[in-house]
Amino acid sequence: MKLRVDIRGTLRGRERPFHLEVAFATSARSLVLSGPSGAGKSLTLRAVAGLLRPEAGCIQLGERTFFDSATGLHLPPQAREVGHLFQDYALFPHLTAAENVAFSFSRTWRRPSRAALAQALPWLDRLGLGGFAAAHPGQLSGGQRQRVALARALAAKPRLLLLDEPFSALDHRMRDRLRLELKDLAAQENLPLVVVSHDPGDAEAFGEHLVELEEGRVVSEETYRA
Ligand SMILES: Nc1ncnc2c1ncn2[C@@H]1O[C@H](COP(=O)(O)OP(=O)(O)OP(=O)(O)O)[C@@H](O)[C@H]1O
Repeated sequence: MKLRVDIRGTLRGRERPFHLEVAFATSARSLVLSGPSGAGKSLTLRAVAGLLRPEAGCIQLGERTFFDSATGLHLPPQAREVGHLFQDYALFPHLTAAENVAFSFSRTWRRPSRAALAQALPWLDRLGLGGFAAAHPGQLSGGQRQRVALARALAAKPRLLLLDEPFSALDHRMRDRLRLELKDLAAQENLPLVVVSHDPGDAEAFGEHLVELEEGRVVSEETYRA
């Protein structure tokens, strides 16, 4: 991937303002954003996804420009074709595993069609969840829920996948397993990853390029494999 992020902005909350001024560029297939709590990792991810509009700067993936304050360009999230996997999985609790994945193919808020469900099943199979298509999130373990969320993110065929502390709610063994599975799937799909994490295991697995943030700024950047 060729990802270039160079963004600035100030968020004014109830307490002191938070200044974000983050710049990095990489050609690695996976990048890990690390740093202490409140460093600006999630905000950076949200800016890449298009959920937060920086005040200035630019964001580019390959030949595509997502954001450029000089020209006023700010592509909406859906036009960026960027997948997002959250820490809490963000599954719909009232939908089955298959319906949750099928939502990737749906453009409406209606329950997914039969055709969308049929498209979802191979993704559940790939994630080892073929037998759980009719289960609701509440009937699944944490690792299984995370797999459903991963299947849903991959099924949308994103050009880039953003993961925010993706395995933090899982135990060590499940974390190691899912890391390997994600690495394999990302390689098969030729899908670049940006992983926000302060877990050294994630840095080891996905840190071809490592960017460390502190108080809204890059304090170190290292490339292990470009
Ligand atoms: N909508 C907002 N308005 C104002 N301030 C915000 C907003 N969202 C986040 N912040 C502030 O920006 C700072 C960075 O937040 P961010 O969520 O990016 O941190 P993080 O590095 O992801 O931390 P963590 O590891 O705890 O998730 C925090 O101080 C937070 O309070």
